[in-house]
Amino acid sequence: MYQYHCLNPIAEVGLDLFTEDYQKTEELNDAQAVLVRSAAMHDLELPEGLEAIARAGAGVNNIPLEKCADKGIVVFNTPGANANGVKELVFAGMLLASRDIVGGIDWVLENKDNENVKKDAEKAKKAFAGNELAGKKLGVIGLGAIGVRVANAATHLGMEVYGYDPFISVNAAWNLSRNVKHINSVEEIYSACDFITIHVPLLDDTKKMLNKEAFAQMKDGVVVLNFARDLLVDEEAILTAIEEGKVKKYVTDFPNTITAGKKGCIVTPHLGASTQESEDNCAVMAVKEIKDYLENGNIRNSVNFPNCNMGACTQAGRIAILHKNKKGIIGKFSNILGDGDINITDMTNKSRGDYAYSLLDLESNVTEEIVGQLAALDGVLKVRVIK
Ligand SMILES: NC(=O)C1=CN([C@@H]2O[C@H](COP(=O)(O)OP(=O)(O)OC[C@H]3O[C@@H](n4cnc5c(N)ncnc54)[C@H](O)[C@@H]3O)[C@@H](O)[C@H]2O)C=CC1
Ligand SMILES: O=C(O)CCC(=O)C(=O)O
Repeated sequence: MYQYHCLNPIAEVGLDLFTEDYQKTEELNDAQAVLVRSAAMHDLELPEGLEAIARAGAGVNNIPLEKCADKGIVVFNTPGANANGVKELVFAGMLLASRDIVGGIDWVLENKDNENVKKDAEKAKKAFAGNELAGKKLGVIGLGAIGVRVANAATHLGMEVYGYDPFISVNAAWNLSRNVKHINSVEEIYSACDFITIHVPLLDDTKKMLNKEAFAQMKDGVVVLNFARDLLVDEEAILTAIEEGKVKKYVTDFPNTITAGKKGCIVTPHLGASTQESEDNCAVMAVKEIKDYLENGNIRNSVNFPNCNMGACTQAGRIAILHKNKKGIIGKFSNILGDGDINITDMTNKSRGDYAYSLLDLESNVTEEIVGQLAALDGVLKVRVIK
């Protein structure tokens, strides 16, 4: 019986995929698997028995990836599963920044008891007039699951779209409309675009990527949209840029004490992925990833270990070894198993940076003694007996 713990509410349609071999626990300490959305995990004590964490979403900056890897805990995310939800909200953000929709709605609310509301609205509306998106230049920084969808959809609204991503994946490049202009230098986006939207992960080298120097290169009256993470933008600097008239609006999905209620800031409470569809997609993908890992040892969409797929085990035994990416270590596994009179019938070894994963199908079952010998090897982080 496996136990799983949810650090945030996870859609039932996903949790329903857990069979009778799984039980939900309210105690993190009892869990072999954790499902999480945005809960901060950096300061959590991770239980010894924890095997896997699935982030039902894209961003994993709330999870200590290296600490998990060192403990042999595989962390997954659900790439693309909430991308459409975010894409749609980005367009809402562009429209809110271009037209005073909120001001107009507020006016109607203030005039709800005015019997001349119908007639007065025709006079009042000029205060809420705005601009159209068609014909404007949109710069998309980061052409992953969300950025590609935003870029492609914007071309259908008649926008001229510039895309920048020095690390674009082959898959994303295939999906990108050929009407999107591929830009090699982000400075060209800064200087050319009326709207700039950022869709990159929060990493050490993307932190405060949009800063004073970047704003200085932008067009006067630019709209900046941030549905990725607040720390990607130097928000003190953007408030100054708003004061100076450089930035017209800053649309962000990440409320904090810097931007909440500030002039020129349109702030939503991290709503990008808060749609039934995105929540369902993420939960289903996250649960499938956890089950395949716990039951078969297969790794799909991990962010700290390599992917590895050997299907379901048809041999007598299967073990998974999570280890450091070290010279000669695989030979040592083979020696220990050979000395224990166990034949390896199939095996996959994959590495990702400093970490590696070996999945071995065996002609007979391993003993506790052999598992102990493997686990004691220098560089081995964890040994799991799957079958
Ligand atoms: N507001 C919300 O509710 C949500 C926010 N997000 C945020 O959006 C981010 C992006 O999500 P996805 O598109 O699904 O991720 P993704 O991993 O599919 O795409 C990220 C893209 O950024 C690119 N990139 C990385 N560093 C870059 C750089 N320095 N310059 C330009 N491009 C760079 C990568 O090559 C990749 O193509 C997530 O990391 C997360 O922080 C994601 C989902 C929901
Ligand atoms: O789960 C959520 O609502 C947050 C989604 C998000 O920020 C992400 O997937 O990176």
